[in-house]
Amino acid sequence: MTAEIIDGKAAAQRLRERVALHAAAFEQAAGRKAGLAVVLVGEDPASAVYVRSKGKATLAAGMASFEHRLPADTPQAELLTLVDALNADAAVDGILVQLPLPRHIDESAVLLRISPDKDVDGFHPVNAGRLATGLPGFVPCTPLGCLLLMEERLGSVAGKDAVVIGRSNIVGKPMAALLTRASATVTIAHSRTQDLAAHVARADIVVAAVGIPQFVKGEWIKPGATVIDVGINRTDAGLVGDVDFAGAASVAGAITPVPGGVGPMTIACLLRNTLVAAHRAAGVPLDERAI
Ligand SMILES: Nc1nc2c(c(=O)[nH]1)N[C@@H](CN(C=O)c1ccc(C(=O)N[C@@H](CCC(=O)O)C(=O)O)cc1)CN2
Repeated sequence: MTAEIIDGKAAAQRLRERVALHAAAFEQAAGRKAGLAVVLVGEDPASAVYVRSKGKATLAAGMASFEHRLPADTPQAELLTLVDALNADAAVDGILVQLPLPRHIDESAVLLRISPDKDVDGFHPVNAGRLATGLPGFVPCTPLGCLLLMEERLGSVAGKDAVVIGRSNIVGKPMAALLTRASATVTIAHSRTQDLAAHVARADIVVAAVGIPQFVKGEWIKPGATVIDVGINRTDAGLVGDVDFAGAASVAGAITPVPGGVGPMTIACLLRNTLVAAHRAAGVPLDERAI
């Protein structure tokens, strides 16, 4: 079997177009644009690229972009003061502080300071709790993007056996919560899971978010499974995912490539979350399932 290659770039483009349509309607209804503030501390080159892409994508979707670039030695208190100002700014619907932060800054103190209702990254514990308990909130962009890709291919994940490899707060845990909410049967695996191959072999859906290049072997995959590779590992051989792509693609029903799979969905879902935040803040109704 040769797997269908899931085109994350194309799916992200379609989502961005839907967001743009709704953003225009929001502007009409609310008399202002939806707004996203992105904060970058330091000069990490990859982070600078992501922040630039977020700004461009926000403007292209017809929303307002507020970019804040602070030097690497910015004191934590100064960053918290900026977050407070953005929390209080009515033109800002969504706030994102680009990670990773410089080592002298306590990441969780910063994420906790963002108002949960503007937390379009979905990293605040209040939003993690809302997701876990089925309340409306914000879902982290990468796992949301993964679920949208799965649903495009499978229609629904209900009743499917899913294995999520990785238990980070940003991907693994919210991914498992989202799949559970969507009625999949979910196993969370990690570095200490015994006989990971046996778990993967039973899975209709495999999400690899472990951060180890080509960790998931092709021979583990169940024939016809949907394989979602969240890994972005820079190696001497170039950019590779957490899955042995060639091996898995010869067995799976569908697989996301790296690059061009999950990654592009992250920024598209950020735009979607910002649009949702704007509607909630302005009290403009929105069918959130339609975007
Ligand atoms: N506050 C946040 N910080 C970070 C997040 C996040 O969601 N919120 N995620 C990552 C970085 N990131 C967005 O910020 C991001 C990473 C990768 C991609 C992407 O499209 N990747 C491409 C490959 C790009 C390359 O060649 O390097 C792909 O997979 O096709 C988009 C966004 C950490 N920080």
